Amino acid sequence: MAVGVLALQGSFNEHIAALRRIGVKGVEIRKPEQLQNVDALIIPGGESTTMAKLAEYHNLFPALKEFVKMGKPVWGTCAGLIFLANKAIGQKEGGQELIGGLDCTVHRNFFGSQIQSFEAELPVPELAAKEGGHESFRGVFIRAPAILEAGPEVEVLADYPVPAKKLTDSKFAAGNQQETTESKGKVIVAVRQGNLLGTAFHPELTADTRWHSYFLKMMGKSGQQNGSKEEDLSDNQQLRTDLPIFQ
Ligand SMILES: NC(=O)CC[C@H](N)C(=O)O
Repeated sequence: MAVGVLALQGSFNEHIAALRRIGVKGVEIRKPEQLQNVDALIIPGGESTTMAKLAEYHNLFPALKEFVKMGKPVWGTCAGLIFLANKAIGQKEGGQELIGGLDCTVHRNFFGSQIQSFEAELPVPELAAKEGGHESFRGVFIRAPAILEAGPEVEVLADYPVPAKKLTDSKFAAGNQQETTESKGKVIVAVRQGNLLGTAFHPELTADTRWHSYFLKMMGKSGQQNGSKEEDLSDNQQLRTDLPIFQ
């Protein structure tokens, strides 16, 4: 079993390292034909506009869209979540191409710019139930997007409280003034829709591999392959938001 990691830009190395810690091989994907050799795909965080330009340059969009249509498991983190959304707002002029498939509207920079990046403890009951351990998860939000609306097929795994005004302004920008559950002052930050998983934060920048294990279970396999053990991490590997890729 091999998990592809889109390796055009952003935190692909960190995803590959997290997969390695649970004994799974991560394969760098840069060309359309490489998708044929993997059973699932992770689209990392980074900068979605740049990633879209590179994906277009390498003619990856048709193969990526096909991969999603075939029902193979795909997980988008942060910029990857934007890529997977059917609709994104707050894009640069002219917009950017998306893979789509995830029935939701994502605000590209909902939480603001780089200096508004933050960490928060998020309750994720589904993760606790499936992966055990703590009820909550440390979410690392870097210039993070948020999901403003999600379709009926979408299961919300985590949300985050925000001031109602911020939400109203964003929805107005999206051309949508309808009353929805989010208008009570919450945005969605983790979702699942069938074989698609989306997180607005970066599990690959923490030592916690539960999201990676959760994703692997979506492939019908356990994260522990060949009896391999999770590696210990030294303190300075626990969290790496200092990476130049996010600047
Ligand atoms: N850390 C991230 O992946 C940030 C994503 C960024 N908001 C974008 O538009 O691409």
